[in-house]
Amino acid sequence: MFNQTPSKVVMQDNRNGTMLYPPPISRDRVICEFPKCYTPEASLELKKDWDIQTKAACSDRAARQQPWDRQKMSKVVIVGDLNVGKTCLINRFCKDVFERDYKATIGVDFEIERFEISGLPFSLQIWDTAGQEKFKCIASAYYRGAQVIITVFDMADIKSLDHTRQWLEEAMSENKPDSCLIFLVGTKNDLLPSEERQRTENDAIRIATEMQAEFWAVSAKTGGNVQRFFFRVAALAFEKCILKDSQDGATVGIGQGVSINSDCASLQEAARQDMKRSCC
Ligand SMILES: Nc1nc2c(ncn2[C@@H]2O[C@H](COP(=O)(O)OP(=O)(O)OP(=O)(O)O)[C@@H](O)[C@H]2O)c(=O)[nH]1
Repeated sequence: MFNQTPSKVVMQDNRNGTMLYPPPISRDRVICEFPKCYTPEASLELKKDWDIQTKAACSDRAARQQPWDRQKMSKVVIVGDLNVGKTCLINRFCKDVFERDYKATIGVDFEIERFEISGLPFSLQIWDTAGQEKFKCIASAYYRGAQVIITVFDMADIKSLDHTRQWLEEAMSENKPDSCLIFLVGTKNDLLPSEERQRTENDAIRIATEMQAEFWAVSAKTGGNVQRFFFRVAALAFEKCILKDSQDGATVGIGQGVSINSDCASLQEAARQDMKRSCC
């Protein structure tokens, strides 16, 4: 249930309570150009470059030198039916592995992925929730405070696409309207012949438009579109943080500590406390 790779996150030294610094951000997590959408027919952003405010924040020297515990982080919650491939999607991106055998997620789990976006550090705290009905009440306790909601369906199981509306409704019931970026992701696209894939994508695009979500089709098995998808999530979440800071009246750098619920230290602490409570 509590499955973190220690090298990826900032750790606390238990002996004297001092904070240790995380290792440098890996080269394959550096995002320079604004990532493109999967299809303009169901996209949250059609623009091809960063906002002016983002560019200004990225060139701010002070923001680049923020201590790690004031760096920005967004909470991402992944929901969807059991067996659609949520865990595999996360594992393909975070660990570059693919597990053929199904192991149900019990409750929740999370990973932290660190990025460098146009010179600034930024992290995603990615929550994997259980699709099984019997674990739903545990998982739903973690929907609150999400900046991104990813609703996942299996491209080879059309019923799971129908259920995404319900999943989104439940996740949004714990969050303020319009507070989250929403993505609709079809997994296992390796399983479909191209004609059928196109039909399913058209259905998904229709539903994504209703949900005001951005649509992506991916395969955790082949890795197809997985990195591109998470880069897009990171870029849009990052821009949202920057815009929020400037709307809240902060100076144009990020990491001024105004968005308390999305800075690195407080999110990690909240996650640790939540996990502790659910284990007791
Ligand atoms: N062919 C193919 N199989 C996949 C893909 N992604 C996941 N699977 C398979 O689908 C099954 C379920 O994957 P999981 O990631 O465990 O599903 P989940 O949505 O996390 O399930 P819960 O934890 O019960 O909510 C596993 O047997 C995976 O091997 C994919 O992209 N292609």
